[in-house]
Amino acid sequence: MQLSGDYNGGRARTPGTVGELGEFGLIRQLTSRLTTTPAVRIGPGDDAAVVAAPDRRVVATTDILLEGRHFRRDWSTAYDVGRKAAAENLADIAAMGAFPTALLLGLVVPAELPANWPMELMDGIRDEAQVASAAVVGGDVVRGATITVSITALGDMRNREPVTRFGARPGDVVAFTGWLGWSAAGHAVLSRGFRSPRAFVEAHRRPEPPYHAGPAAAGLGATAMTDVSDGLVADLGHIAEASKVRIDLRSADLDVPAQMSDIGQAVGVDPLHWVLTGGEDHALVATFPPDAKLPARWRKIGDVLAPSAQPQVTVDGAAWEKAGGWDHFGSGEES
Ligand SMILES: Nc1ncnc2c1ncn2[C@@H]1O[C@H](COP(=O)(O)OP(=O)(O)OP(=O)(O)O)[C@@H](O)[C@H]1O
Ligand SMILES: Cc1ncc(C[n+]2csc(CCOP(=O)(O)O)c2C)c(N)n1
Ligand SMILES: [Mg+2]
Ligand SMILES: [Mg+2]
Ligand SMILES: [Mg+2]
Repeated sequence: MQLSGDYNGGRARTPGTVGELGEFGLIRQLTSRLTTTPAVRIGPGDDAAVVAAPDRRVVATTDILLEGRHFRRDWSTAYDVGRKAAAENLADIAAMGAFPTALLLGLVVPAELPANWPMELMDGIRDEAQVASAAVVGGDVVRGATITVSITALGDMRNREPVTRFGARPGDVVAFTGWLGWSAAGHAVLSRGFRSPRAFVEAHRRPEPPYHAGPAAAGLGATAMTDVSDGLVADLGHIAEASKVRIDLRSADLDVPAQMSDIGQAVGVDPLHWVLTGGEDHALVATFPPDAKLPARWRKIGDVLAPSAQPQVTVDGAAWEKAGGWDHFGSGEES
């Protein structure tokens, strides 16, 4: 896990409020912070951006972050929110086996918001985009009551075939790379008013999806893939449903780090619950043919089976009784 420390973008704080900057002052300030890549032929400032698409197929995805629902300003800095908003979108591009190229930022902010907040947000988005070799190419700003960060990501297949949710076959193995349950453990810590252990809190604030593993898995024959945004059981449920298969996970293959067990004990939660149902780490989980050599840093965690009367995702052969992950309209603590 990376250490974030306090963010210092190396630039003077932008004084005043968003309202004082005005729409076009805000846009000018935001876009002045951006960097570009060779794929960006026309960046922000025109009616639309123009981005190279060598493959001639554009990969496109969008995800929204809402204050209070996805982040809290007393838990995360604007820079953290920017990193996370970019990460969750870039992870969806990687989960198709594609290479991210560009991001667009839709931003809703109240007029009273200190102008520095959207500046640090933009720095976070820009820096996370750079991790994945992408750039911010445009966006929109609107005044509104609740801070809303809506990102659209574009990507390029570079001649690979997309890895969908519907290609898993009985006999395939299930494997993942990245982090599972760390963000959920960090969220549990923050919810109880603590700020440590730092590694888990940082994982919640700034997930580190394994972007490069997506195209690598595609190149090595992955049959289905997704990023874990809602929870492993829930997201594998989408693969099982789309592929018309059953997936059985082996809990003994799901590492629960000792420190996560300690937090679980302290807050009265079985840490395996975080690993199986915690979202927001954006690990990549994929299915591979039985004879495939798993790429480096992927770990086998289960098997693809023929459909049966059993639930579509089981753990050690049995249903996981609790919710498999986050549901925006579900009930209980996952709502
Ligand atoms: N409002 C919508 N209009 C059209 N398609 C939608 C809408 N919401 C979701 N979808 C589509 O439904 C599919 C599943 O969406 P979902 O948001 O669950 O996926 P995800 O982004 O991978 O997960 P998460 O939002 O947890 O990161 C995606 O293909 C998405 O584009
Ligand atoms: C303040 C606060 N409360 C709760 C959570 C937990 N949370 C919110 S959305 C989500 C799943 C992914 O959402 P989506 O499907 O929209 O990508 C999770 C696990 C949080 N991050 N911040
Ligand atoms: Mg989504
Ligand atoms: Mg997503
Ligand atoms: Mg996804």
